Amino acid sequence: MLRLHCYSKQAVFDGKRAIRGGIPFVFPQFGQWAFGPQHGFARVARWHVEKLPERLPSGDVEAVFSLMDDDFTRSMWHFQFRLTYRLILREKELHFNIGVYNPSKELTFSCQLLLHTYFKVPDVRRCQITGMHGCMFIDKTREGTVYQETREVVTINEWTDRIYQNTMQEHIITNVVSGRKMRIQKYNFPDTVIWNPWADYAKEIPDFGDDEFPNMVCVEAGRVAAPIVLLPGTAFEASQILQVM
Ligand SMILES: O=P(O)(O)OC[C@H]1O[C@H](O)[C@H](O)[C@@H](O)[C@@H]1O
Repeated sequence: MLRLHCYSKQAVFDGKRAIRGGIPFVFPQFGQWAFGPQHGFARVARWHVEKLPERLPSGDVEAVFSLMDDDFTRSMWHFQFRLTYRLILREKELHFNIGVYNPSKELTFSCQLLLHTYFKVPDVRRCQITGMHGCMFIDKTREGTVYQETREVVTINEWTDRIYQNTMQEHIITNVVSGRKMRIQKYNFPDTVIWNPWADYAKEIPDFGDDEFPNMVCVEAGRVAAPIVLLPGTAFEASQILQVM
């Protein structure tokens, strides 16, 4: 089995803070948040297992998780909500189906949602990422200045922290595990964040090794530039498929 995802050697699995690696689930806030931790509470909350991993007749393995408002979430965000997260594992694919539901009878909420996927790569300088050509992006390394991407493929040779907007439904990343390609397909996720802390910023992240930045890249599908607005009784659905090519 190929290990696609990257976990820092210094990742802390204490159940108190987000794990540095894997696919942190960003909700209801992307980035800094006045009311709670950066990237919201879903990546530090305890999810409920709706369905333990089970092999389906097709051979796929399915598991379902959920998260609802409770005292912990309401201490930061007073809205009622229900998230469902269905994962399906196939031989070379991983499917992520997400639903956000607003069960309230009166209150509308707005939120951001993003899958903060860490890919393990032999050398980030050799990765090319498609699907951003012509897109506008917010460059968080340059005080949020907005630029347009002119390159057919994005390469990474420095500290990179960009929110690309209205990206293509598909991204291909080259030179991932064992030099293979990875396809990301996304539905209802208009934005793609690309992140690598590079050498200087890596030193400032306590749960990330100083020498680990060449071996990771985050390519994060989400809805962050324009928040999701959910009226009472309505739902939002989005999904992502990761496929080893
Ligand atoms: O350190 P974390 O809270 O996990 O955030 C890691 C990174 O996540 C995203 O990619 C953001 O765009 C970055 O600004 C942030 O540094």
